[in-house]
Amino acid sequence: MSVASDQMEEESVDHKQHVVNHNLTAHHLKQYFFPTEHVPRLSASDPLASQLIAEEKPVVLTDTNLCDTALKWDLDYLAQHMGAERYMVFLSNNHKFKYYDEAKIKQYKTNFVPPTRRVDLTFPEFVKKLREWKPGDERVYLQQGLNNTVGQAIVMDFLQFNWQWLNMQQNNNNWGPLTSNLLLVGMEGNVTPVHYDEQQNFFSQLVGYKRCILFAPEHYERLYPYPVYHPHDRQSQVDFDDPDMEKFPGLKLLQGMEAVVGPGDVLYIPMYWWHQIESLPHLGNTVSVNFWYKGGPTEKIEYPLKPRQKLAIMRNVEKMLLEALREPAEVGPLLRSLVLGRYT
Ligand SMILES: O=C(O)C(=O)[C@H]1CC[C@@H](C(=O)O)C1
Ligand SMILES: [Zn+2]
Repeated sequence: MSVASDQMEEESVDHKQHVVNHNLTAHHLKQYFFPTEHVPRLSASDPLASQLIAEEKPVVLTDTNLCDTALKWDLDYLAQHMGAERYMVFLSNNHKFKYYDEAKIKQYKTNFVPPTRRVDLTFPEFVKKLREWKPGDERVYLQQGLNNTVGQAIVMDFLQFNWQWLNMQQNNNNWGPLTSNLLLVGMEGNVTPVHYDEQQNFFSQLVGYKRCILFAPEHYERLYPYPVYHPHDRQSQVDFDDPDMEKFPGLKLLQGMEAVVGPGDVLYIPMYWWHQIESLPHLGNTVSVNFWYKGGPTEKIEYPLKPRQKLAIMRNVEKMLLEALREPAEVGPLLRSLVLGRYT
């Protein structure tokens, strides 16, 4: 290798090392229009970590050993062991992979153009598509719930996850059952735009580096989610790459938290917290597995209500009104009549 390319190699390693120091300095990461603070990075044995989880606040846990047996889940290993099954792969003409609920497209009268398309590929087919990608091609993102179709080696790795720690978290925080583990294999540069989920989430980073930007549920009025009946329910209407400040004036007040997670890191994404997840450019493809848990039962309702409880109430009001009015176009006008000049 020539001196120059040695130098390049050196720099690229330095660059990677620099970013992977979880150094969020602006010149490495795209600057957005909102300020952010760091999500705390703590040892799982730190009492503050347990406190943050109990308070439903984000935290990056650096030493859970949650998925140590999956740190080797690179493309070749997965292609070899994920069996011959076909897996869900999303294709996008840009770097965004905005989620949409297929079930809601039918009832949503207006013509909805999905921003991505879904194909089912075997893992080797997915890897081939990813490795042959060139600018102008559709980007790919494999997003598949881990199920019993995976190969034996993957099952063995999965069974050796730190379930003792997970079960302790689930019990200590009175969460509901584990509902699914989504395997995420993405290209560098892929972005999952800002949205919230109605489940608690331990997001385990296995390969590569992801920038995770989070906003508390109380930023609801600044992130303008789609109507509940919309296929993009739970997603923000705001395009972070081109924010419309006139249409969404609340954006001026938006402030978030962020963390770069790397192999072995586990980010706790509390239920109802907004999050945008970016596979960092130039740092290679990424592999993550998430652990989605149903929220626990609400024993005693305490006042004042938490922001996430008010969010749940707003969602129920939208659903009830749509049920009663039948016509989505009538929900807004009725709410306006109810509020304008009376509650404002
Ligand atoms: O785990 C979650 O809650 C998600 O939103 C996942 C869906 C896409 C994934 C990503 O890493 O881009 C994150
Ligand atoms: Zn999510």
